[in-house]
Amino acid sequence: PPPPPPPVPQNRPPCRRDSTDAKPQRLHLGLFEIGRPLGKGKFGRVYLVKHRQSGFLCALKVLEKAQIARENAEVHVRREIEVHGVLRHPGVLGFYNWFHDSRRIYLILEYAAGGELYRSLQKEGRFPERRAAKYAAQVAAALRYLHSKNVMHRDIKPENILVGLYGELKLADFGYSVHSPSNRRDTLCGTLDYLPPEMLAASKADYSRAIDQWTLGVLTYEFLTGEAPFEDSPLSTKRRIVSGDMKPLPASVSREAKDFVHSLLVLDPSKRLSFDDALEHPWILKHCDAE
Ligand SMILES: CCc1cccc(CC)c1NC(=O)n1cc2c(c1)/C(=N\C(=O)c1ccc(N3CCN(C)CC3)cc1)N=N2
Repeated sequence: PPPPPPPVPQNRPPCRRDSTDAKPQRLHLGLFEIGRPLGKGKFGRVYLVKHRQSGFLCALKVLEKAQIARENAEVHVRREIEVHGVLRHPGVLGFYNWFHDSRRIYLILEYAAGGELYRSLQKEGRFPERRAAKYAAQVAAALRYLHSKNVMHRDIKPENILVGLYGELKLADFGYSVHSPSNRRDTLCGTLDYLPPEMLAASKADYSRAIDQWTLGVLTYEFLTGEAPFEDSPLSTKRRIVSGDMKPLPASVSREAKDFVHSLLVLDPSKRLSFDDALEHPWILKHCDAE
């Protein structure tokens, strides 16, 4: 089971949509003191900001409307707001509110003080099994929550996972997410590494939920080795994925860890480990019980 969520800061985010203040105030940039830039993406940058009135720290994601239009990404941004906006879970980056002006869209998000997970993975190469197991449990719990809300993330990778103040993981960037059942055949973009075989195959059956189970397997493999299991030249990556021929895990990896990953990277989507079973797997219990 994932670690207990961190204590909720006394001063709850003031700009959250449903905060109990009497009259919901119009949100605008002047309400925030802009701090250091935290990162940048295709449509804009994210800044550490302080809500002047409450002193509450948030992350302000600033998206340029012109850039969104140039990339034809209105749907992507709309999904990020619609889907992310209804989620509330310790393993999902908080989405407090949003507003826009003539040139930009502003998303008021939870500040994840630990930064981007992929940078830690890059810096450390790979994670010790105890840490990999804790992370896998947190992602499994967050994905189980998403699926309980009929949401599939569909773009889980270290680049889209942030680290909170207490070292806990937070799924972020819901631009590719959908409420399932979805029109499955929409764009297959982004890296092939994380796509499960059924998304590359021509099958019509809709295993939308099992996609995130496969991705949890890829993610855990990457925590343990620092590489994606099917990483290769693009052509053979596709061939490797559809034949389920993943690169072997190093001998140093424990039998339980191998069993956990192999139970998720199963070609037949109906046979993949469910998130409930993943959270009860011996490898997870071994590392997550003893705090
Ligand atoms: C616009 C940027 C973007 C594009 C696409 C996808 C995503 C989600 C990952 C994002 N980021 C995003 O939405 N983000 C929402 C966020 C957010 C990013 C964030 N924190 C950080 O990015 C961050 C980075 C480095 C950091 N330090 C690095 C150095 N260390 C020594 C101390 C800690 C501490 C925090 N908090 N909420």
